[in-house]
Amino acid sequence: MAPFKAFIIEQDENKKVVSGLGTMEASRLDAGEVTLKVHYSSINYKDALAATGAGKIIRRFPCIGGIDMAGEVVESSDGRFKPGDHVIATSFDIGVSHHGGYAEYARVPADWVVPLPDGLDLFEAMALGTAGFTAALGVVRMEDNGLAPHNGPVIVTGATGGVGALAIDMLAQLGYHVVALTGKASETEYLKMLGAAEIKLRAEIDFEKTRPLEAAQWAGAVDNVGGQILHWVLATMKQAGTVASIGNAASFNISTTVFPFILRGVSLLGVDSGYMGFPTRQRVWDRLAGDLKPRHLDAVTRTIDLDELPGAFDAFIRGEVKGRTVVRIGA
Ligand SMILES: CCC(=O)SCCNC(=O)CCNC(=O)[C@H](O)C(C)(C)COP(=O)(O)OP(=O)(O)OC[C@H]1O[C@@H](n2cnc3c(N)ncnc32)[C@H](O)[C@@H]1OP(=O)(O)O
Ligand SMILES: NC(=O)c1ccc[n+]([C@@H]2O[C@H](COP(=O)([O-])OP(=O)(O)OC[C@H]3O[C@@H](n4cnc5c(N)ncnc54)[C@H](O)[C@@H]3O)[C@@H](O)[C@H]2O)c1
Repeated sequence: MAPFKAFIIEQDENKKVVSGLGTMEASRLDAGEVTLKVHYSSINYKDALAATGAGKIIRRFPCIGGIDMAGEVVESSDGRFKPGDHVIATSFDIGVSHHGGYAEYARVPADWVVPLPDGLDLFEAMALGTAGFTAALGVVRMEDNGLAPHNGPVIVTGATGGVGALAIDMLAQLGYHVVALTGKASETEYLKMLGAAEIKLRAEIDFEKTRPLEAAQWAGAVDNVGGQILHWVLATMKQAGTVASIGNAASFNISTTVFPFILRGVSLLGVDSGYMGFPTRQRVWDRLAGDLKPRHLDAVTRTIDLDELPGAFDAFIRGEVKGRTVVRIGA
């Protein structure tokens, strides 16, 4: 295999993260049974933290970025996969301590690879990517803990982001009354188009003044932001409500009380897309290709080429990005 183009994240002599497009020798691919020609990758918040150094994501330098990839198998020493198969590889150490999807080629352990489910093409798989997988995993975790549409409304925080937008779309089509919490008044129509029945603006709520318990409103919650907003979400949950804790876009701290848990039986469910193993991983992807497949995937997705990638990350860190970004590589 000839040297190939890749987005490489390194540390300089002062341990500062530096990243950019470069060329990688095929001999430097990491170990694994399955080699892919990458057709598409995507940008998640975590990719932006990794590429800019804003978060402590990369665990082995240099590392090709990109926690998501979808493409075609070109070599496989594992009986589950053969050349020509269309596959998805996300999560585990990909784009963290194992070269990731922002490259023309990638090699990964077969245990990290999911066959592309019927009902999705490679582009759609990356329009979903880790964001869609995580939103769906959050829904599955809440359903497994008793959430159903007749229990009451479900609130989604960080609503205009990748996980948020896809969670709204999925929950709405399952019949939930979805409430979108956003700081962006200008995106009200967009959020309604995705299926939000109500929009709540962050400016309307004084999160700093949240009491240990507030009037109970939500049967379920998908929280992408953490911090004071998660404290408020917990305090406003209905009896036996379920909260999927997904993100830290606002803060990784939470300061809260035990009252939602001991007086309302609220469950705070951890959602870790990274190391969720099989068969749940396959079950979630199969649902993403079926009843959870968002109806507005095209409307929430923009596509950029690999050459545009270096300039794309800062907007994620500033919280200015809407929906999903697919990176076209070898398609
Ligand atoms: C798609 C998924 C997502 O988007 S999740 C959101 C993106 N992730 C983040 O923002 C987390 C970034 N990580 C950090 O900020 C730091 O590693 C945190 C968690 C604060 C800990 O920092 P610090 O106190 O400096 O310690 P450290 O990095 O040496 O780690 C301490 C022990 O924890 C472990 N750890 C770290 N990161 C992970 C991880 N992602 N998954 C599982 N374990 C993790 C480290 O290996 C370390 O353990 P050990 O001491 O080596 O045994
Ligand atoms: N647990 C997991 O396995 C997992 C998987 C994927 C994403 N995540 C996390 O979920 C979060 C969302 O990921 P994404 O890919 O959708 O990111 P994104 O950048 O597409 O969306 C982030 C959203 O949060 C909002 N936001 C940013 N800063 C904020 C602030 N200070 N207060 C309130 N809202 C703010 C943004 O406006 C945007 O709507 C991130 O924290 C990410 O790390 C976790």
